[in-house]
Amino acid sequence: MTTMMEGFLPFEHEPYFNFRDEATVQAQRAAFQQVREQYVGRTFPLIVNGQPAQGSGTFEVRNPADTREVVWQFQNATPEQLQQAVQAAQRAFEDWRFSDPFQRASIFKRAAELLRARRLELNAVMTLENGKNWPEADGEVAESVDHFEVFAREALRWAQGKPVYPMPDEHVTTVYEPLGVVACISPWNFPSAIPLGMALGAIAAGNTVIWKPARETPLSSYLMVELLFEAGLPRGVIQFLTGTDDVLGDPLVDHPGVRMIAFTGSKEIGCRIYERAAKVQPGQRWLKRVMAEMGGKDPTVVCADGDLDAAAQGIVQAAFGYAGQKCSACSRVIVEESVHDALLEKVTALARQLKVGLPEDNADLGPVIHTGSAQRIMGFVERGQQSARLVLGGEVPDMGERQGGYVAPTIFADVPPSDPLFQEEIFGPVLAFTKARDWQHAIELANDSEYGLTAAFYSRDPRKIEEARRRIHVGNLYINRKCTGALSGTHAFGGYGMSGTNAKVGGPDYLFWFLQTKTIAQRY
Ligand SMILES: NC(=O)c1ccc[n+]([C@@H]2O[C@H](COP(=O)([O-])OP(=O)(O)OC[C@H]3O[C@@H](n4cnc5c(N)ncnc54)[C@H](O)[C@@H]3O)[C@@H](O)[C@H]2O)c1
Ligand SMILES: N[C@@H](CCC=O)C(=O)O
Repeated sequence: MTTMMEGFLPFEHEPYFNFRDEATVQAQRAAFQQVREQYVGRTFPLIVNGQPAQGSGTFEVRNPADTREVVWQFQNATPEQLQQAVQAAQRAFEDWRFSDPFQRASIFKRAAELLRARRLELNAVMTLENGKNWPEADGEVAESVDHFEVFAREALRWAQGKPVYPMPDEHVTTVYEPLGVVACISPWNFPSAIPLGMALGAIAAGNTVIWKPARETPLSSYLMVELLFEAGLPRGVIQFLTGTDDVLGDPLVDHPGVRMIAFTGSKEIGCRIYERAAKVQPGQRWLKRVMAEMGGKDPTVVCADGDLDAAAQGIVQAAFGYAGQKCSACSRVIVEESVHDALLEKVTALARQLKVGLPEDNADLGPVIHTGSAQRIMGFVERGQQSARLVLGGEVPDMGERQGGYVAPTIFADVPPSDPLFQEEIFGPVLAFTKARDWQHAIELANDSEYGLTAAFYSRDPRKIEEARRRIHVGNLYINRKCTGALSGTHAFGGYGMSGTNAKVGGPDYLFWFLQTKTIAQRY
């Protein structure tokens, strides 16, 4: 096994494209044209039992940059198709559970190669269905390549088992076995890397998957599934289902044939799944396992001795990248009083330079996913003006005839810790500044949240950094850098508190979520 592992080393994160290079810009533009010719207007199938299938009608996927444009259509799966998919996944499990981990790893390696060759195409698909600009889409597609590489290695590593303390008259081994059918339910904001991470975790461990993407962004998922099949994954290992939440929400979670639910999305739905999955359904022969990775209200703490320029850059990137629609986005800045005004000025100056526009033209800030989301965000902005000071934005930019949920980058100052701007996940380009008396108070304020996903801490003082490392209650703490942009294999991702079950995707323990442990004691 060690020899096999060596064949996979060394690992390097997939480099990003340089969109300042004119040839790369032309290549990305050509990829948009190719995607428009190849995919726009098409209707895509479900994949059940390895076969493409029609549902009971289709739904439209619209370009959030201008919702008048229907980009592609997908199927509404029926309740019968959900049954067929679970049964097909159960049948496929009987073979896949015993598949050679080296075969699994080789498929993932091959998929990484295939994806490398199509990165610009996948970037363009993502931009058209979820509104990421070029570097944001590219970052996610590169993360998907990393996932293939990382999970190839993890499949082999976990297959080795773990040593136990020996005893003289028995040979004892600890081995890890897969669970069964895993339902992977994902959000729209990371439509390739998030479902892929959950699905590869399941498949690497020998499980089979019901892959249920968000309705807003199915093509980024569908292309990943097809790519895995092209790389040699047996087609029964993934059932791809799209449709409505009344068919694929509670009924999928409740299904007695589903052994585990791997969910990433909102706190509301995550809590609902956690609760429902606890009920043992008739015919169910296990306690369901639930992975639920949920929202965030992520702080950046800036101490008086911190590098204010670096902090300002990190804050602006983390708060306004992809219009703040990341669970990891910086939505609170907690800053020592003595440098508050200086930092606010720097952040505001940088944010003011951001251009709102079309993601396809690589604008700094595109639309939020729905016009309804923009209205919800503007509700926070309007209410926020009664309790805090609006420093920047707070309006809907004029986008001419375009219909989309555009919100200007918005900054509030003097936000009280009890305020919804400080406590609630807004999931848009809205940033709250709050003053702290001193750096210890700043850490206290950072922890004043039900969430605990990411945080950034800026200081040059080793004593303060040590205290922040100990006391800031989050799953991903970043010192002197922004709080977004976890890299697979390096920054295992997942939060504390109401941010979820702390699954740590891309980390060394992630596969354990998808495994059960068998102890075998043998006497001779
Ligand atoms: N912690 C993380 O790693 C992480 C990563 C990305 C996004 N998020 C969070 O996701 C949220 C945004 O995504 P969203 O709006 O797509 O979330 P959402 O919870 O509305 O939807 C997520 C998925 O759940 C499905 N769903 C809806 N009702 C369901 C039900 N009753 N049972 C089972 N599944 C159901 C949806 O169709 C979708 O596929 C934010 O809160 C964000 O913070 C968290
Ligand atoms: N993993 C991503 C966030 C995913 C959530 O939306 C990051 O680290 O920024």
